[in-house]
Amino acid sequence: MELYSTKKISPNVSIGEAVLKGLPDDNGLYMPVQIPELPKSFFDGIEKMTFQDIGFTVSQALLGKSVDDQSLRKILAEAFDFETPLVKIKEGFSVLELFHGPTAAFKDFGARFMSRLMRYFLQQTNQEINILVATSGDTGSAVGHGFLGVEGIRVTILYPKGKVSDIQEKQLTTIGGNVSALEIDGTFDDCQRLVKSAFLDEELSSKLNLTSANSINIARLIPQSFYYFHAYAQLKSDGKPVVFSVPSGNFGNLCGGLIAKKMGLPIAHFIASTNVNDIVPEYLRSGVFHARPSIETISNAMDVGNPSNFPRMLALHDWEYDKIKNEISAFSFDDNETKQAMREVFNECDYTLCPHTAVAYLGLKNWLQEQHEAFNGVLLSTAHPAKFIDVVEETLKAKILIPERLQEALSKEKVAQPMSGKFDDFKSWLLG
Ligand SMILES: N[C@@H](CCOP(=O)(O)O)C(=O)O
Repeated sequence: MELYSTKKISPNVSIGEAVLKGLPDDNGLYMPVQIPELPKSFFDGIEKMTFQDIGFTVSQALLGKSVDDQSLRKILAEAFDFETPLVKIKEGFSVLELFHGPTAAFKDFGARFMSRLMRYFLQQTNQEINILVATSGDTGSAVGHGFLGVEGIRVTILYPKGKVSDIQEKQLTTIGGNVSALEIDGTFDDCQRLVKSAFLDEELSSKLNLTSANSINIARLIPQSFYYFHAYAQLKSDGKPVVFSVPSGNFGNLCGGLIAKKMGLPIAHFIASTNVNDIVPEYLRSGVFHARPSIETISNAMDVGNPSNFPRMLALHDWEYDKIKNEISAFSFDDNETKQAMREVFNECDYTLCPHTAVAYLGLKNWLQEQHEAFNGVLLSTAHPAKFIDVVEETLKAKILIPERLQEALSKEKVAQPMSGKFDDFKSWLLG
């Protein structure tokens, strides 16, 4: 697998280099030079395949010979040791529950695969690396857990003070070991800016061997394509075209689906569903991409004002606006609409959505209303509702159970270093 930079200035690299480096020096994003199409025989038998078998075929096609088959099978078996159920809640609406991993969010798919792939490539180089990860709620703990105890790797999580849920904060500040948390006085965009500035700082890069575990690292996107195949496999016999509604913030999740489609998965359409941080819906309406400061919402993991993966969305559509518009519809919703959707699904379907999945539900519902044929709609359910227990219980006027793995974090003491949003402070801390 050879990768190019979306800015097209830095040289092409191998997958091992791209994973360990995270970002090219020209500040673009790594993308595969070629995305292979999978053979028809794979799709003919896909409904009989396990999640891990699907993951093996997809990642083997993408990674080529850079990882041997035995190691790849081991990476997949260790990373995906939990269920990914597809639950039909009503006609045309199924929820793909991506929250059964250790940190109860879809980020476990990317983080657990990435940590093992990085370890595989690191063993061949004898390097030590420092991972910087910005989080608006879910990525931080998934990456922290994915890399906990991995020799030669230090992880620093940056999260915005007061802008993640209580459970999310406990999860990402209680990991310990080789994982530290910085509580940044600012927004998620500030956290992301600090991380990106660190990569561009020559002194830091030369002294610390920095890399990223956000979805700007291509290793996160490969596994985020597997579950699109897995959902399709379960719906295939039904015969109706499949559409995915993706709760979106940094747009890494949607890019995983776009890669799956390029590999031949017959996805009829994508719905990008956002909260009021509607940078991409606005782009699809106007053709203008205008990053702006993020606004706080109840679907906080999607409070992103400058979606990092936007250049990848362009690259996957040959930088043509019309091609993107044909493939993706986008909708945005405010908190009141989101709460209303949570109540609607709870009362009608006896199913509890987290605020992010509720945004996806609204996106699908709106899009289906404009169609004249029947579709199988899949909502990617990105997090367990208990991660947002206060807003969920208050909205539904009902009690929800907190899974044991989340309760465990709640019983621990928060350890986080408070920090301003100034780059100089962050740099001194890293160097110190
Ligand atoms: N939604 C994320 C923000 C970071 O996104 P990523 O997918 O680029 O890592 C979060 O929950 O932290």
